Amino acid sequence: MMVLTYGLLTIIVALILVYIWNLKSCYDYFKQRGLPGPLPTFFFGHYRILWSLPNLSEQYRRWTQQYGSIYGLFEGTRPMYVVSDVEFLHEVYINQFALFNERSVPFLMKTVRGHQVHMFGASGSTWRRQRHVINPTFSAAKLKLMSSAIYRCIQSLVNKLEVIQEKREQFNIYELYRRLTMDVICHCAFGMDTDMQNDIDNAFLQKCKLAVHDNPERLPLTKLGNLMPFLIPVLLYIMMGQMLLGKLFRIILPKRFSPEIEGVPALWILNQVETIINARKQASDNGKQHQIDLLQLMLDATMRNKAKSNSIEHSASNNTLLDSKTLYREEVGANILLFMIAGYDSISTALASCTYVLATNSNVQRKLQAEVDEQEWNEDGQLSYDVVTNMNYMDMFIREVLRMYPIATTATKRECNTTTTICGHEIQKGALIQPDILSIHYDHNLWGPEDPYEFVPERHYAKRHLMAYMSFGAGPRGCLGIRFAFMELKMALSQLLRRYTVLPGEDIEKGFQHRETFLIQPDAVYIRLERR
Ligand code: HEM
Repeated sequence: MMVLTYGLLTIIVALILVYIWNLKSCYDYFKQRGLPGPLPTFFFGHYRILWSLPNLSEQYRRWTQQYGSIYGLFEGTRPMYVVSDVEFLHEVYINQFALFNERSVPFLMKTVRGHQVHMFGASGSTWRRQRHVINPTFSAAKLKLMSSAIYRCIQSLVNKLEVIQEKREQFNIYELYRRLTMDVICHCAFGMDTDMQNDIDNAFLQKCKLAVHDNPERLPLTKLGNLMPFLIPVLLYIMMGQMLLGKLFRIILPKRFSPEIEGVPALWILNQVETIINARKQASDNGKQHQIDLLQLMLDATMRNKAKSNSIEHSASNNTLLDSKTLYREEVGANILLFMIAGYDSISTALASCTYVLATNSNVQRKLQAEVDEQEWNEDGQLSYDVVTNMNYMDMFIREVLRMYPIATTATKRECNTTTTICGHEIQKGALIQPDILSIHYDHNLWGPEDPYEFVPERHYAKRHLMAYMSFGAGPRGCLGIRFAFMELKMALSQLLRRYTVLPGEDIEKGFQHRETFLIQPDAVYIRLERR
């Protein structure tokens, strides 16, 4: 018995020693390559500091000032290159895209996402197929068809502003922008006739607000899975157990006792989308045509290509289907959820930053108003899609706002799928590349001769390095919604500037403090409006 106990103890101690030795040797990765970086702590690497920061991107920028344009961090044991060298990034995002075509998602998510994957999280042939099928959904012709729905939503914002402006007090316009962008995405994604400006308790708005704050990277189970990948099978069971328990409680407890067990907001949205898809299918079986929206365009792609099964499992096990131009039912739902979150949070944040700049930069505002005034407005007070897309100064204005206040910097992280060499650096399979976008966007060599800390839209006239501007990512995996975003931003800003001059509120600087969860967002944008 004693022998057995000692034997067991020896094995456990040996395993722990191997684990510790393995951890220590992981941390030599950058040292062996002669790359600098802050010292990692045992077990956590740099996770502890990365998790505790209110604004991660700002810290990357500070470290770049200290360690240079390529330095190393560890996400747990995974090496991560933080890079502001644009030649290096050009190799990663363009020349060697095939080796870096995956976005980095946490280990745990990689294991559980199988059934309902959207384009943002998809990898390999699944991503290629989805991107190929969904790309035409965002073509100029399709966006043109959606522009009148967007205009209706903006009109509702304008009506609200009319009332607020009368009070002549400062107000936080960011909150109204959130309602606008939710209205727009509900109209454009699945033709819902919402009015979020007046229906502020709308369930979609509330759930989306919660969903965007659920950063999966910050979930305790994800963190543990990242730190100890060998625990993932166990963590997976725990996660499934949690979800089952949640479901059980929702069934057995009356709603008033269990409002907080409503479930994960993203799952709630997915269920709603599923109901809408079923209704659409029924309508189309009965020969009814539906209006053009993102959901219908994706469903059409699904139908057109005759998906052979309702299940994604089927596609995963059937390689011949993976190459076809098909979207599967679960993928349609997952992508609609993605568009809702992307369309809601990123565009409202961009509008908020634009408005901050308008309020604090009267020269730029005057130039924009002049451009807005000289356009050909139709008698309904609308600008056509073509007119909107050709507003050059507005275009440069938005680009400059997003250069100075980029929103989704960590979304651009890439994972290396095959060991390779970039600009003389050997990058091992599994290593991560995180561009330091703030350092790039404020680099005098890339953005001069004007001071990059000054707001100068005209600097976008000049041709810059392809990697100098990364607000929408770069390369074949860059943002799919960029045209949609520009259309909505320009339509909303022209309506605002046609009627009003934006003035700063007393608390404008206090409110414009940035925090980063998944996106970098200000707390508030306090302004006043003066009728023109
Ligand atoms: C101002 C608004 C927006 C900003 C700043 C923004 C920014 C970004 C960024 C930085 C990425 C990562 C790109 C990369 O890794 O290279 C991304 C990806 C993506 N965005 Fe956007 N986005 C915006 C609006 C939208 C909208 C409105 C939609 C759709 C309705 C959208 C859909 C997507 C999708 C589907 C991807 C993943 C593309 C892929 O993996 O192939 N985005 N976005």
